[in-house]
Parts: sequence; structure tokens; C-alpha cells
Amino acid sequence: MIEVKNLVKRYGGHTAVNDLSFEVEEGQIYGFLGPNGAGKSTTMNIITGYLAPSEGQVLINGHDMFEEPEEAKKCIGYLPEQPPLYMDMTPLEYLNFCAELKGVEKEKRPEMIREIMGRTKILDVKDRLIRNLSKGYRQRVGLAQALIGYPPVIILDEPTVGLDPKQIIEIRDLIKDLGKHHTVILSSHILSEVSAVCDFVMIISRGELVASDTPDNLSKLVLGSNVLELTVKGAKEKVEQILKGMEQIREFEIHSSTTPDCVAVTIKTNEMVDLREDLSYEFAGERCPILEMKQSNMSLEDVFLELTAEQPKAEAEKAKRSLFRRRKKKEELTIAEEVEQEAGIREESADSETEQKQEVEK
Ligand SMILES: Nc1ncnc2c1ncn2[C@@H]1O[C@H](COP(=O)(O)OP(=O)(O)OP(=O)(O)O)[C@@H](O)[C@H]1O
Repeated sequence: MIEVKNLVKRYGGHTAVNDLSFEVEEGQIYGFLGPNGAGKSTTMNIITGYLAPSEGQVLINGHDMFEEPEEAKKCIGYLPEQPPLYMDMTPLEYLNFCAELKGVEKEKRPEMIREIMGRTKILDVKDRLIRNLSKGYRQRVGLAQALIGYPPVIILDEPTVGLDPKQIIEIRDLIKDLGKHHTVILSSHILSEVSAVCDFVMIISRGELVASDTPDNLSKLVLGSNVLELTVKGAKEKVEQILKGMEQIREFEIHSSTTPDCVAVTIKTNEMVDLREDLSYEFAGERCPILEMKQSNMSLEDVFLELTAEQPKAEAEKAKRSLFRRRKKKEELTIAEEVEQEAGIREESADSETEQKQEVEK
């Protein structure tokens, strides 16, 4: 449905997108995930024909975006990060205007617009000026605009930025619903958003695709490893000797433990290997009892943090192969998300205040 081939975008000497290739199949919700500045908006703008690439090709349903733009653009509805709204129009006027621009037949417009306004829940504000709408409603109008003409592909650039938590949930539900009838690509730097909404995730870092798979598989496949955490009673040297004798262990680390006379051990094995029983027998045989054993699979957050960490490329490659949980960073990320949501609430309330003032002035 969408083929992106060897896309490169340079801004002067800066390469924002570097040899990016991927394919998007029909009927799925794809998440384009990456930290700020990773190149998401640039890629979205190229896929939708708003920006020309320095190199590479974009095919939409077989139509080259830059050789047959009209045919290719008909297949796409786009909600950019900054929705192109006309503040002096009402949603109804604006959607009529968009329908005209998109070449929707005149007699089909009223029903299509009413249906889309119903789906995006903006019927109750359809006759108010867009300038007087809150950010959440403006975003819905932007989404409604993308749906005009019922294009098979909907592309949404950071669709929940600046919304309050309740609106975020509503927009996410709406996106999930869109996924039943359209192929959806959404860009986001919020992990929870992508794992909550998307069937498939593409992680982009410094303009390059570093991983792509289902949210579940990403945790397993990128790493291809299981991690076991043990507390073992015994001397470090003895524990080391036992572990060195077990062939299926890929890597291990021994740390000091807060439990007296014990060491903490982190063991990595290949994904399909379950060493728990063997470990129990080995350590019991050597009279080093295992007091605690936990198996931990990597979460999508761990994968994301490792793959997009600011580090040289060789290090990033190494990180793909070898990862340990980074709980501290995970907590920082959660805090960052909370701060962002908080900012969203403030922005939303500022919008509502302006709206209220305008109502009073009227
Ligand atoms: N018009 C431009 N001129 C110069 N550099 C640009 C331009 N647009 C983007 N960039 C740079 O290209 C890189 C990728 O930017 P882009 O906006 O695509 O990233 P992003 O992943 O969408 O980030 P964000 O979530 O912050 O929007 C960044 O380093 C950015 O500073």
C-alpha cells in the first residue's frame, strides 16, 4: 500500500532522514515512534507530498508521490502536527471547503460531512468559529478534515500533543476506530500511546529506522534474550565458577547483594531457552541455594530507550544485541510523560479561559 524506498532528506549540511525504507500494509495501525528531532515530521511530510526528499521514492498504491502527486494524494488524509485550520470559519464551513478542495462531488458532501462530524464528535460545535474552539476540538476538526473523501490511508503527526488526559483517551479511541476502515500511520514520541493504539511499531532514531515489529515482538525479537535475576547464597568465586560451566548462558553479571552472605546475579539467555530448572539443580548440587529467582522480559520502553539513546552508532548496534532493564530511565520517561500531559492540561485550560473570556465579551 505504501512503499518508502531509500528516503534521504538533508537540510543544508544536516541529514534529518537517512536512507529510510519501509512498507505499510493495508488495514493496520502503524506507529512511527522516535524522540524529538528523530525525523518523524520530515518523513510524514515527505510521504504526504508536502516536502520533496533529497533522494528516494514514495509509492502510494503504486503511484509515485512526486511523479503522479494527484493520484497518490487522493489515497491519503493527513493531519499535520499543526493542523491547517482557518480560524474565521466554522467547522462546517471548513469541512465543506476541504471537500471542495479534495474534489468530493457536491451532492455527496452534506452526508459525508455529517457522518464524519458525528464520528469525530464535533456536531455540537459545528457552527462555532474555529478560533473559539478549545485545542481538543480543533484537533478533532483537523482529524475530520483528514477523513474527508474517505482516503484509504490516514496519516497523523503527533495527534495527541497538547491534549488533556481525557481528550487523549478519546482521540486514541477514535484512532483505533479509524483502524477498522483505514490504514493508519501515526507518529508519536509517547511510548504508551504507540503500544496502546498500534498493531505495528517502527522506531526511528537520528533519521534511521532502528527497529520495526509488533509492540510485543519488539521486546523479544530486538533483544532475542531473556533475563533472569537471582539472589544466591554463596561466595562470588563459587557462583562464577558454576555459571561459567553452564553453556546456555550468554552473559552474566555478579553484583553484591543486600542479603547477608549472598550475591545478586543477572543472567542472559537466548529467547527460547528456559534455564530455571537447570540453575536450581546446579546451584543446589554445589550447596549454593537460590533464595530468589525472577524472569524479566524487556518492555517496549526498555527497547525504545536503548535504541534511541544518544550514543555512537556502533554502541547503538551493540545495545540492540545486549540489553538490561533500565528501571531508572523508565521512571524518568514516565515522569516526562506526566509533565507533558500536565503541560497539555495547562494549554487546554488556557484555551478554555480564552474561550470563556470571548463568550463573556460577546
Ligand atoms: N526546515 C528545516 N530546516 C532545517 N532543519 C530542520 C528543518 N526541519 C527539521 N529540521 C531538523 O531535522 C531534524 C528532524 O526534524 P523533525 O521535525 O522531522 O523531527 P521529529 O522527529 O518530527 O521531531 P519533533 O517531534 O520534535 O517534531 C531535526 O534535527 C530538526 O531540527
